Amino acid sequence: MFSGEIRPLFPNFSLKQTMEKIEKLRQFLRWFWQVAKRYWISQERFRAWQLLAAVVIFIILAETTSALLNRYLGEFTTALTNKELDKFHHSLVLFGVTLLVLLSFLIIRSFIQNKLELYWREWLTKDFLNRYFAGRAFYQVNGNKEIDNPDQRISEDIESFIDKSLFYSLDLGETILRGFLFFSILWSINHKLVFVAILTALAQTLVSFFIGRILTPLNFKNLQYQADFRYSLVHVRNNSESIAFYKGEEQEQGMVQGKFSQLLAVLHAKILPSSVLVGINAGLSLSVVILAYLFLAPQYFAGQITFGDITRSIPAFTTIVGVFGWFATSFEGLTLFAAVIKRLGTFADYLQQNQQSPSSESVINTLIEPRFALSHVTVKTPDQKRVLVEDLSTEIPKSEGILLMGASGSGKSSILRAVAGLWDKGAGYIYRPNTAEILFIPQRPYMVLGSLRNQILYPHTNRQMSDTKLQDVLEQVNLTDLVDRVGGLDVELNWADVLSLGEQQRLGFARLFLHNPHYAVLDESTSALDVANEQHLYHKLREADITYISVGHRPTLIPFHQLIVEILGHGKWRFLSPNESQGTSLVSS
Ligand SMILES: Nc1ncnc2c1ncn2[C@@H]1O[C@H](COP(=O)(O)OP(=O)(O)OP(=O)(O)O)[C@@H](O)[C@H]1O
Repeated sequence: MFSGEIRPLFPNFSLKQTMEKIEKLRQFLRWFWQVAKRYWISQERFRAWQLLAAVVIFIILAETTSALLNRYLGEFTTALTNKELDKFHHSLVLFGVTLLVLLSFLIIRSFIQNKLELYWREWLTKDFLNRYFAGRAFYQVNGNKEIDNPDQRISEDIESFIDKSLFYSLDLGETILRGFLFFSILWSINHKLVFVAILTALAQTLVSFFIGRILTPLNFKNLQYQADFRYSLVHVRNNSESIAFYKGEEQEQGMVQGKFSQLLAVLHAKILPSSVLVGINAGLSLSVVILAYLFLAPQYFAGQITFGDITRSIPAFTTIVGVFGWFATSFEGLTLFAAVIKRLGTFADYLQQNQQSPSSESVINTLIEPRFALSHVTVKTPDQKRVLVEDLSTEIPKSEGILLMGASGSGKSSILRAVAGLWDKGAGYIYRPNTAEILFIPQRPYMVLGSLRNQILYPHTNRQMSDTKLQDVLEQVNLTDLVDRVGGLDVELNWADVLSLGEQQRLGFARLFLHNPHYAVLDESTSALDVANEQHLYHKLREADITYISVGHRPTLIPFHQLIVEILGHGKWRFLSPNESQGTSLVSS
């Protein structure tokens, strides 16, 4: 069952709490402004403002036309009750023509507004994507518990943010304008009715406010649990084979159902307050019509107003109730909007912090030079709780290799993460070329979505290479028959599932030989291969004149490396001579 905090219906008012609420509101406005302003001051701002101005113009046109329609409505009902046929026909024709004009204004306004929404969404999504991929935020964000499901924030929350921003700002403006137009109509017929409309709307607002206190936190949870549920299903799809091997379906189904139950509990908890809110709003708007008749009837019977005035007053009265009750009727939608603003605002804050240079914390400095060297490097985990390697200094001779060995979990891959710039907590200097000149091959090479050609070309999938060249490089890594087997270079398959890990690792080396970089980082990238294949690939690597860092466990790798460092854990390490299989000279602290 949902165990989230539900606030008391009647809050205790205190200055401190009020200040906190004002601060919270300021924070929401700041988030909203931070996300919204980027498009409206961007290079596309001229088109954006022009379209917005057009929408506003058509709103004004539609609203004034609709007030005119109200006038003709009064006229023809009065003519009807007075049995004035000519007048009736005349005002009916005017009513019909005005209605057509109104409809065309509404269609044009909707068209322009939808276009504006799409342009804004296109721009903002690209903007978030740029910042998500810049500074490797997509990788760093995994360590941040507050930013759950960034994918949902980019794919859905942006759409919702734009839709609601336009809807609520324009809707509020439109409501105020309508209020002005209909206020004078109602005021001219019956003053008291204006006050009744305002009081009714205030009552509606109070009720909605108290129910909204329950709904707001539920709407926040709703968005998060919806995303968690979908992600749990994606996770099963991505790991389907491992789950099938472990016969983990029961466990996985339990996990997915657990996420769904969490979502359902929130949705159930929302039903009662939402229904009460809908009921109260509907009840009020229906009963106020009777109230309006009650107030108008004495004037009508005294002959002070016509029947047409009554017909005109009812929509004017309900409009005024709608105007003053705008917050009440929009309350639930606004709480959802607040949830979306918070999700996007915190995400934008995170992306901004990620782009800014690191603070005064001790970090590993990377200097771009055409060599691989470490100088007094200390590597810590991102949470800075553990020192994995301390004060490591070494330089890899050109066209040679260094091998990092050591027990599992000792910190070998973490040194590579520091070299790649993924981790920077620690101290010292790393000298390396630009990452564009280094090819990193992890233990499980990343298989992109797409054709076999794309797999081989990755990460430079736009490069033009002849089929013969691609086949040639596949032969170099002992994958000669792969193209024939899968049915061609342009076949698209789920490569992570259809190729064995050893084949994927050979494909990783095919990428390396194809792009022939000066530098390579190989993280247990031959661990799934037989010794003969491993030796073959390392021979080719040496022939290719590449300077490389390897991580591996097998002693058979030692002859291919000039330098061997054994990582001992807890910050300790030592150099091993390539002639000895197990260590001698202790060099580190
Ligand atoms: N994001 C992280 N935050 C904190 N600690 C982490 C993180 N990622 C890894 N670690 C820890 O850092 C330590 C070193 O991890 P690393 O991946 O470098 O080990 P390794 O020597 O390459 O192991 P293996 O041979 O098993 O691949 C491990 O104890 C691991 O649990």
